[in-house]
Amino acid sequence: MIVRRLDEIMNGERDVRAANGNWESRRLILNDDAVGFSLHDTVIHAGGETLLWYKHHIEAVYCIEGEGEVETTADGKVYPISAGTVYLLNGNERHWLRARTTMRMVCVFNPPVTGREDHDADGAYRPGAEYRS
Ligand SMILES: CC(=O)NCC[C@H](N)C(=O)O
Repeated sequence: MIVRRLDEIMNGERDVRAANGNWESRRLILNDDAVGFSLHDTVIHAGGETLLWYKHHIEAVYCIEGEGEVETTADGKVYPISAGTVYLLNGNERHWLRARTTMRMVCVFNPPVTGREDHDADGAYRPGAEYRS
């Protein structure tokens, strides 16, 4: 069994701040834990708007604090987000994420993120080298 605490992760290697300043991702479980997913406690800063397109990952995002919206670019649909909302990008949807207030999100990635990934110009993370047992 692995046990970690958020307060041990903060400000260390597993605490990743986006180059654009829009979010901070505290990576609780990563690829090298070899369980097939990664688990992040992510803070999206108020007022931020980010274009994301996880071409190589499925992401589930569960909001536990704050308010904002997600817009899928293919159809322009806008979905409000508040504490208790989960959205699942099960179709690699390109989307805008907007934070009206600071939002705290629990994010799960499959395949797992490997370390300190930040988004590329398209809003994706690189495919990575998933641990295989
Ligand atoms: C919700 C979302 O995708 N935010 C960007 C950061 C990402 N969730 C991460 O934790 O790496």
